[in-house]
Amino acid sequence: MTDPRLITPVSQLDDEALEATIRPRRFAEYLGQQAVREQLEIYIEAARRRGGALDHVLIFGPPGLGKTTLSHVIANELGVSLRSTSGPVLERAGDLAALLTNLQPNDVLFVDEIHRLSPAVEEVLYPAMEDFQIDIMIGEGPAARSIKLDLPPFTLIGATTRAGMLTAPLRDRFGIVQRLEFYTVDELTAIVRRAAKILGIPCEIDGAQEIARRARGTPRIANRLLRRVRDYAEVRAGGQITLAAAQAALDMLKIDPDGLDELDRRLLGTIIENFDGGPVGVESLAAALSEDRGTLEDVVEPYLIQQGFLVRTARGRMASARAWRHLGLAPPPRQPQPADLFAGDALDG
Ligand SMILES: Nc1ncnc2c1ncn2[C@@H]1O[C@H](COP(=O)(O)OP(=O)(O)OP(=O)(O)O)[C@@H](O)[C@H]1O
Ligand SMILES: [Mg+2]
Repeated sequence: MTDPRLITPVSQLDDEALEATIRPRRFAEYLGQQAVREQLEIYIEAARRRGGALDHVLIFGPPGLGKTTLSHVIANELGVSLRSTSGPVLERAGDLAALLTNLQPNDVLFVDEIHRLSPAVEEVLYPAMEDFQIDIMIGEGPAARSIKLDLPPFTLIGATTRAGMLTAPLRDRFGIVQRLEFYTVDELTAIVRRAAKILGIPCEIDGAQEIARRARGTPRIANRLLRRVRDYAEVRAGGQITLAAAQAALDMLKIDPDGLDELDRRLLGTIIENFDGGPVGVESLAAALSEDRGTLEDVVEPYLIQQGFLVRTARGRMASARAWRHLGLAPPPRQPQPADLFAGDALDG
């Protein structure tokens, strides 16, 4: 997925270069996600004591919240190697078989975008996950025969932005399912300060907080904004990221105090102006915005929903009273109730 917006949570080229230096490697550096961390620390410790493989783990949540990072942390804490692949890359069953047969006991196989596995590859995965065995076909035509291969015990870690798109048999084979949540401002402040320290960027607490407030609850965005604010501070503010420098830089980038950018505002404005505040179906909304439906659902909407700007009802999307006020408009008298918030939600929200 490519997305030119500055505050997209989707990974961009210049993120990747830096992620290598600032990506947390151990739980001690993995900030926030307290509940997820606590549970996993127990499961990991138990697996270590038993000397066995950790149960298979499914991690889901919007882009940029730390799924890939968490997978590496788990492998590091287990003291095992991690092999990495992804749903779209594994085209043939043989590709997966080659990876599986090369694992060392208790290793982690990380499958990103696991909702995009082909059915043929998924078939191979079921017995591999359940019994640590695979059936592979040798030869072709009438001479073809299938042989069973034993695999070392291993941990599959699957990551997805769309848990709702996993097939039921696949989902059922994960013993541990963790959902990552958007980060709080305090957590993101700590993440920004840590990254600033590693990158040698002088950053005051107030400045870090301002970046955190406008980072859509997402560490990847926080780290990206930190770099853009640093550029601004170097040229305009003597190199120090102060509150004033952060505010000025982020205003210049058209990211408002709630962390919304032009697409967010356009989306809310379209629901209000073209559809009387909603409800409007996602297809109509995508068409009105000339945006891809998947991008709206995966990338734009989750934060707007979490922040209460957007309400997803069984009949479509509605702008909340907060959205009207955000755009400087008076909300109409009847507004969706918070109870509507989760109506019609799939597992992945
Ligand atoms: N808990 C955390 N503490 C500190 N930094 C974090 C944390 N989670 C993520 N990050 C930072 O955010 C960046 C993005 O995280 P990551 O690549 O793991 O997200 P992701 O959920 O895998 O995204 P995608 O859905 O695009 O694959 C990381 O490089 C890391 O620097
Ligand atoms: Mg990832």
